[in-house]
Amino acid sequence: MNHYSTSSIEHFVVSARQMAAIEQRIFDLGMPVAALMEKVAGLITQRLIDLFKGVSKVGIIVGPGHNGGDAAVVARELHLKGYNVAIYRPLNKGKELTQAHLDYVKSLGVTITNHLGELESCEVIVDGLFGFGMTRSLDGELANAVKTINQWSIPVVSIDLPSGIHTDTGEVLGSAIAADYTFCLGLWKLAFFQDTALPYLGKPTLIDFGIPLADVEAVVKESTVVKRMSANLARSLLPLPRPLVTHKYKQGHLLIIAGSYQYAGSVILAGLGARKSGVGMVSIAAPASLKPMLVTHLPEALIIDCPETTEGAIAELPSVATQWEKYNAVAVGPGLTLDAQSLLSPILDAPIPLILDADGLNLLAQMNPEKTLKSRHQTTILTPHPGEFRRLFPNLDATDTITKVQTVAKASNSCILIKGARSAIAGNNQETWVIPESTPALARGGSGDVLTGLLSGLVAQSHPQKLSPTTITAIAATWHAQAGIMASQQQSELGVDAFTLTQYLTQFVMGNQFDT
Ligand SMILES: NC(=O)C1=CN([C@@H]2O[C@H](COP(=O)(O)OP(=O)(O)OC[C@H]3O[C@@H](n4cnc5c(N)ncnc54)[C@H](OP(=O)(O)O)[C@@H]3O)[C@@H](O)[C@H]2O)[C@@H](O)CC1
Ligand SMILES: Nc1ncnc2c1ncn2[C@@H]1O[C@H](COP(=O)(O)OP(=O)(O)O)[C@@H](O)[C@H]1O
Ligand SMILES: [K+]
Repeated sequence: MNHYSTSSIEHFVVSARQMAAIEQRIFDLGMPVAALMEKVAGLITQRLIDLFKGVSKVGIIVGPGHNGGDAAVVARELHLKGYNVAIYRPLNKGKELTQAHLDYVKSLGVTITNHLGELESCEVIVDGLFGFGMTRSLDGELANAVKTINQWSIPVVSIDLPSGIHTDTGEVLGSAIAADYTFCLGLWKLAFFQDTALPYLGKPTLIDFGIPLADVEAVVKESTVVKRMSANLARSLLPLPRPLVTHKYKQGHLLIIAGSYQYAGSVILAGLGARKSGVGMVSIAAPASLKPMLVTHLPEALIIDCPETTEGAIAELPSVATQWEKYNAVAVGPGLTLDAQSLLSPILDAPIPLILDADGLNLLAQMNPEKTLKSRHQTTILTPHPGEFRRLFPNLDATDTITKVQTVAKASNSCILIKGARSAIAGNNQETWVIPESTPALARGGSGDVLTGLLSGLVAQSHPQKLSPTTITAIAATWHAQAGIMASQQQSELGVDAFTLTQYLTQFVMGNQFDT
C-alpha cells in the first residue's frame, strides 16, 4: 500500500528564492516574523538539548540576518535553562529583529564578543552566521574565523545550512563551516543534495516547523519542483503486490546488450541487478564466447550469442535481438567497449524504452548526443557518472548536478541520472528527483552495472501506478543506495563489492530495516 505521499513536506526540495517566497507568503498572510523565529528557535533549542546531554558551555555564532536572529534566540533559551552561553558576533551589523534579540540577551548578562577565542573553551558551537540569505563570498576576517573553527575539534551545529555554502549549488563561497550536524529549517534546500556540499553538512536533519503545504505548492507549482526520494517512498512505489494471475512475460521482458571478452563480468553484474528487480524474463545479447560463463551465473536468462570482433566485442546483433516487440525494455552498455561501434545506431531506433550506461554512453558521445536523443520516439534513460556525463555534454556550463540533469533532460528529451555521492535525476518534463542517502562503499567498479540491471528490470515491468521513467529511475537509484547502506552496515564500508551489493537488494524490498 502506498502510505507515502510525494506531496508531503519532507519530499520537497527548494531553492533560496523559493524558500524566501514561501516565507513571504506566510508573513503576508499574517504570521508575525518574530513569532515564526521564536517557534523555529524553540525547536532548534530542544533538538540541541536532546543531542548534547551533559554539555554546559555553548558558543553561538550570530550573523547579521535572520539566521543570526534564530541563533540569538537559541542563545537566550539556553541561557535561561542554565547553560553557560557565549555569543560570537563577528559583524557589527544586523537586521532589526536580530539586533533586538541580541540587545535583550545582552541585558540578561550573556557575553557578546567579536573575539573568536572566547569560543575555544565551548563544548558545542552553534553556527548562525548565514543561512539561505547568503549572497557573497566569505573573505578576510570572516573566512579566517571559519577556518579556525574548522580546525578546532569542537562539534558544530549549523542552523539551516553550514555558513558559506551556497543554498542552491552547494558550492563553497570562499570558505564554509564544516558542520557535524545541520538542522535544515522548514524545507530541504538544494545544497543538501549536491556532492560539493556533502563534506560540510555533517548529519543533516530537517526541522519541520509546520509550513502549510498550500504555501509550498503555491510557490513551487510555477517553477521547477525538485523532490526527494526517501527509502519509504521508493519502497511504497514498487510494483507490488504482483497480480495473482500473471505469467513471466506479463512481468516484463528485459533485453540486456552488454559485455565483451575484455569486460566479461559487467554483463553478469547487470544480469544480477536485473534478477533482483523481479522482472519476469531476462534475455542477454553478449559475445558468443561468454555463453558458458553467463549460463553458470544467470541460469534463468536466455542467452543470445552474438558474433564477435577480433577483440572480443559484439560485432553485430542477431535478428532475435532486434525483434523489439519481444521486449519491454532494452539496456545497453556495460562492458561493450568502443569496438562495438556499429551497434548503437540500430538500437536507437528501438520503439521500446532504452537504458544507456557505460560504453553505451561512450558510443553515444561520438554521435551528437543531443540531436540523436531528440530523434528517438520512445523513453530514453541515461545513467552517466560525472566523467561519462562530461564526455556526452562537454559544453554545458552549469556547475551543479541538479541544474545539469535538468538542462540536459530538457534539451535531449530524455531522462538523465547523474550518479555520485548524491545522485540527481531529471526527465524531459522537468520532473526532478534527488536521492538523499548513499554510501562511499558503493564507489567500486561494477556497482554501476548492478544499478543498470536493476533499473532496466524495473522499467521493463508494468507498473500499476503508471509511474514515469523519471520516477522509476529515482526508485532504482534509491533502492541501489539503500542496499549499499545496508551492506556496508553489515559487511563494513570495505566489504561491499558489486556482487555482495546484489545480495542486499532483496532486503530493501522487505523493508523493516529501513525507516527513512
Ligand atoms: N524561511 C523561513 O521560513 C525561516 C527562516 N528563518 C531563518 O532566516 C534565515 C534567512 O535569513 P536572512 O534572509 O536574513 O539571511 P541570512 O542568511 O541570515 O543573512 C543574510 C545577511 O547576511 C548578509 N551577507 C550575505 N553574505 C555576506 C557576506 N559574505 N559577508 C557579510 N555579510 C553577508 C546580507 O546582507 P547584505 O550585506 O548582503 O545586505 C544579509 O543581511 C534562514 O536561513 C533561517 O535561519 C527562521 O528564522 C524563520 C523561518
Ligand atoms: N562516494 C559515493 N557515495 C555514494 N555512492 C557512490 C559514491 N561513489 C559512487 N557511488 C555510486 O556507485 C555507483 C558507481 O557507478 P559507476 O561509476 O557507473 O560504476 P561502474 O561503472 O564501475 O559500475 C553509482 O551508483 C554511484 O552513485
Ligand atoms: K548557518
